[in-house]
Amino acid sequence: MGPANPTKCDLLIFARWILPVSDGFPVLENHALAVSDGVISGIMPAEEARHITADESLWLDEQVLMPGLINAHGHGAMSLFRGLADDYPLHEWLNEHIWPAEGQWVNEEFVRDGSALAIAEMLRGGTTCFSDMYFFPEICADVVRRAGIRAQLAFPIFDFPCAWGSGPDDYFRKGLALRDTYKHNDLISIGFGPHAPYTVGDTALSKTAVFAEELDCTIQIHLHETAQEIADAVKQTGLRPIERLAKLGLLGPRTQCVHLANMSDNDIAVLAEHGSHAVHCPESNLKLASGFSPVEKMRQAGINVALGTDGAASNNDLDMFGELRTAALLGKAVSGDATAIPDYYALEMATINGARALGIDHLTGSLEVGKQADLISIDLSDLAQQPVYRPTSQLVYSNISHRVCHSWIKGRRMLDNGQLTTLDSQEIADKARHWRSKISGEK
Ligand SMILES: CSC[C@H]1O[C@@H](n2cnc3c(O)ncnc32)[C@H](O)[C@@H]1O
Ligand SMILES: [Zn+2]
Repeated sequence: MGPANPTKCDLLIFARWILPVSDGFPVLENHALAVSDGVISGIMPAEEARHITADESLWLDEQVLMPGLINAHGHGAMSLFRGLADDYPLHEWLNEHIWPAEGQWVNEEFVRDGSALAIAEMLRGGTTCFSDMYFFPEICADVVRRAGIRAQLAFPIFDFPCAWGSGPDDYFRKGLALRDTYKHNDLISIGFGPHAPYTVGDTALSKTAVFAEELDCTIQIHLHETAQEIADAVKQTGLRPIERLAKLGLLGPRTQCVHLANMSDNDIAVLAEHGSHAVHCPESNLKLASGFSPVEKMRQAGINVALGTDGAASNNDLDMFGELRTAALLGKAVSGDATAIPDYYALEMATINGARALGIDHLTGSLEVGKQADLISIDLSDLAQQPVYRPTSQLVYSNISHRVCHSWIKGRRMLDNGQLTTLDSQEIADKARHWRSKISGEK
């Protein structure tokens, strides 16, 4: 027997469909969800909910209520570089375009304005939690805190100086201080963000593994993104990057491996053996022609696969519904199997699997009594969504992100009929235009 229904609550939402994204992937019709003190306090048939006294009640007649989406990998502030350098392969894109631009433009103000732009776009598309890996993570944390969104911030680690600091010792010092600042905040977590095996040496990687274990922190790293990354590593070290990370103790259940677009069967076995998480970024992998991640094979091997957009400079949007649609379609093409990545699994990748990867599945990722109320509602009443046989089909295979209506994070309303409640869209867009003028050299 489940927990008893509450007699009172702060918020009671009646919906035509509720997708809890819990075991067995039930689709509940004409149910209600109660929220008390930011936590889900009941999910019950609408009839039973009529006896509950609520401070606020909401009827979502042709809407789906589901967990907020989790964008498990991105570089928020890079939204200010959206469209700056298109149609290049990864290493040319980074070395000849993005890193020079970052060297010239990235500072605290850039990260503040770019992170706000990213967060506004993500909230409007139904994302309630995201992971960020970028310079000045303390500035991003401040924007996150003001916006009220949930986030994991993986502070950057390179072997060389960058806009944020002078080298690994400086990054560890600043990153660990940031972790200390937010250690009691249940919306913000700080993790380690060693950029990639080709930019971080053995010493800093081993140190990351030791600190992360000691402090019970997550690690996020770009890994096996291109064939060139692997060929160069084998030439230099005799090991594939995954083997090198395993040897250095960096692979484990706290580690999130981003991209994995070039994986042998043995790489998959190593990742599964260590219980590390995969973060699939299909649109970035397609745009940079990095490779095709074997998502269905990884799933069959028992690897938890989450989903991310990567930065808007290689995507070029932060639309998680679009991303999960691409993941579902591409997964079928890559495996040559139309049954691969079924709709429910695409939705799991974008919700509960993201929460597992970020180590916050006790707080969010599914609608369960006792979890924090991170919710979104999507309107399926438009003619482009008719008829609705199974709402999961519309959510995954129709172009739905602009139909996100409402969202709540820890019970706080973030989106009200498509309008942001904590951020000023006009001001954010004006600042983005201002950066465009500066970066493109307009007077
Ligand atoms: C550690 S700060 C983030 C750093 O990563 C760069 N970046 C953005 N996208 C990718 C990608 O797909 N692979 C590797 N590195 C990427 C970004 O420009 C920052 O310099
Ligand atoms: Zn990335």
